[in-house]
Amino acid sequence: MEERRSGFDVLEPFRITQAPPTVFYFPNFITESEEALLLQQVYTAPKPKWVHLSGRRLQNWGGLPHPRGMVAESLPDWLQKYALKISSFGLFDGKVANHVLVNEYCPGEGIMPHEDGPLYFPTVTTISLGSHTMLDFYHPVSKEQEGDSEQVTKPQTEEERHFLSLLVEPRSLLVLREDMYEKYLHGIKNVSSDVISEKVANIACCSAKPGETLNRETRVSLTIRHVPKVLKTTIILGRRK
Ligand SMILES: O=C(O)CCC(=O)C(=O)O
Ligand SMILES: [Fe+2]
Repeated sequence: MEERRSGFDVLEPFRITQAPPTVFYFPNFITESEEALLLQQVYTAPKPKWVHLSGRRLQNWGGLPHPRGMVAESLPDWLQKYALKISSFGLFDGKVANHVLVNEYCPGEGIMPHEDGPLYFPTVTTISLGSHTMLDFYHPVSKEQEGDSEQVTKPQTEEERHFLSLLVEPRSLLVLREDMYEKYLHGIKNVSSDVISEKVANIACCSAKPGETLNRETRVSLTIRHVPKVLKTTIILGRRK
């Protein structure tokens, strides 16, 4: 009997085996016209939707993740379409993604190395629009190095902890799970061009070539995730005793 192709089978050809578990990199996941439509939707969102941070601005869709639970808001159709498509790959344990963060980076902007934390199901999926970027991965600061007493080894610099990069081209889908989500930190340097070094683990799947220098344009990323803890949205009227 023929088995239905489902779940990760769709993503299997896009697994990056040169990186720790797990990275899927799917070039041209969307077409140029889908990219243009998505950019148009991002830029026609109401102005107050943008949150300005140092080094980037962002839009939050689906609700604000909170340790006690997210007050979920339904995603607009233009995002729900991709939330459904990506969730159909089985990435969120059968659930449908309910949260999208839109980040905009101008050339020279980035995001400090960080972890995405426990409020999300430990998988992040990212569609990139408008420009490539270079996503860098770092070993966490080891425990012995955190304290300031009896330090025998010199603390590692950020550059020493940087062990791998992924070139993320426009229209691609990037999926990070397991150690690549939970163990390592990720960040984007605030530079306006990137050199394709030997640290770029997915270069074989990219249109850029090793040694090339790529100038950044404005990039918009859609990070599509599942927030498992959602509050019931019953509105309780009346005063609390
Ligand atoms: O823009 C990206 O691809 C990364 C964004 C990110 O790391 C985040 O929003 O947590
Ligand atoms: Fe992140």
